[in-house]
Amino acid sequence: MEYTVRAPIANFTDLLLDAVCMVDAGGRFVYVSAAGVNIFGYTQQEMIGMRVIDLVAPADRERTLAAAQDIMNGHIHTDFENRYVRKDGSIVHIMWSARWSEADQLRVAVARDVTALKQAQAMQSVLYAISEAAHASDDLADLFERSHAIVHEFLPACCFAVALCDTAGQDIEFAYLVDDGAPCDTALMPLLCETVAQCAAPLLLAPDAQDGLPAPLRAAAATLTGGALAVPMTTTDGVVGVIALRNGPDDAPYRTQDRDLLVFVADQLAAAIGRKQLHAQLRFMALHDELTRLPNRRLFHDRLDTALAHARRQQERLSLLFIDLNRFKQVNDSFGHACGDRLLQEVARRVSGCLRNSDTLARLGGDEFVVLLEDIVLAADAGLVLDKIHLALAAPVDLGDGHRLQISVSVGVAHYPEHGGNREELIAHADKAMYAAKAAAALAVSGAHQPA
Ligand SMILES: Nc1nc2c(ncn2[C@@H]2O[C@H](COP(=O)(O)OP(=O)(O)OP(=O)(O)O)[C@@H](O)[C@H]2O)c(=O)[nH]1
Repeated sequence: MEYTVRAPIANFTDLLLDAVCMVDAGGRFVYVSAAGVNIFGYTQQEMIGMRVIDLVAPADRERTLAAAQDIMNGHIHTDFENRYVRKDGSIVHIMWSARWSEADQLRVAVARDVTALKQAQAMQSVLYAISEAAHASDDLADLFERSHAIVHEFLPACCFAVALCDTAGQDIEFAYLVDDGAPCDTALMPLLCETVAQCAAPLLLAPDAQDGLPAPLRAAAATLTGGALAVPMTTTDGVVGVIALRNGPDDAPYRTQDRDLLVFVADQLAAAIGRKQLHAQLRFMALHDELTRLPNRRLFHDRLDTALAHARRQQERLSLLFIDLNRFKQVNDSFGHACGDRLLQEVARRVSGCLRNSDTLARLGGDEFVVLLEDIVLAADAGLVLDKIHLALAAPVDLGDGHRLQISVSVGVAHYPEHGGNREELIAHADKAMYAAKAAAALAVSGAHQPA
């Protein structure tokens, strides 16, 4: 059977932005209006006689054949969607409105290109999924992994990396890195992230667009077979990290929309990192002394309870050293509060230097410090630590403003299990011993002032 379309109708249909298609009972195009050239990428002449199904994306073929049959059975479809492979290999999303013309023995259909709409919807769902993940995830490692999976749906990447900057914003370290791509210079991703962290702006690299890059990055980027895209993660404290992607030579090049998407992802991750840092900061402040940054009374009690439980289970020993500065009030009164603060910081620094990592030095308040010694074999071992502390504090302290001061401390010692089986008993014993030592020291000083 021969079909002819009269010129006035063709003129009219060629003005439509949607493509009008006519397909015979055997599934071959017999007519395609001018818009079909843009939509399918073939000329009108090329399409005539082609089997429609051959242009349909393989994954959509089965349901397309079923829909075609349904139309030929007399049902009208007005919102059927499927994907076609254009002549250049790209995918086009099409929404169809179609019916069967019994008189003409033709499927008459109008094809609308909804690719841009589909991409916008996909982008929207990526944005939604990322913001949901950023708010739901408690753990940054988990958030980075989920972000990778979400972004991967939309942006092809053989390499996905999240680098975090140190607090000074100088060094970067990869907190998440998955690289399944073709080998390239191993320095590329670190250099890319460093550059983006320093300039605090997104960077899009393509094999033929590397002008203006710093020389080391340009050299590393010369090994790039596809594209690379990196954007900074910024909080109110500045750049806290960088997200970087790299794709292969067969992937579509990264576009500005891809960069905008990654900027949104980076903002969400930066907010999550900021929240995490604030949480860690608040937790640190709740458990540490602001002046010396040592554990405070609350954290000390917690550590002592844990250490006692362990010592009881393992039948081990532990010791407490209560340290109180002598006549500290006079330092404040004579040299000012700022000098007093510096003295407390210096005492904290010197005593810390006498201890092992497993020991705890805490500031209980004012001029009172306490040392918790774990892994003590003999009570005499605590005496050795105490000697080191006395020695460390014996050198005069430079308080600035030309003030140098010789200080002394009074120390009370309590051993587990001899002096108590629980926290309260041990603290009470060490406290009492410290006051006894202070009283003895005061007596010695006043004795020294007695005439011989
Ligand atoms: N500079 C400074 N002073 C503090 C701080 N906290 C407490 N103080 C002061 O530390 C002093 C402690 O006074 P006391 O408990 O009488 O101690 P002391 O003068 O060493 O007396 P003795 O222990 O009997 O020798 C008080 O003057 C407090 O105001 C602080 O964070 N910085």
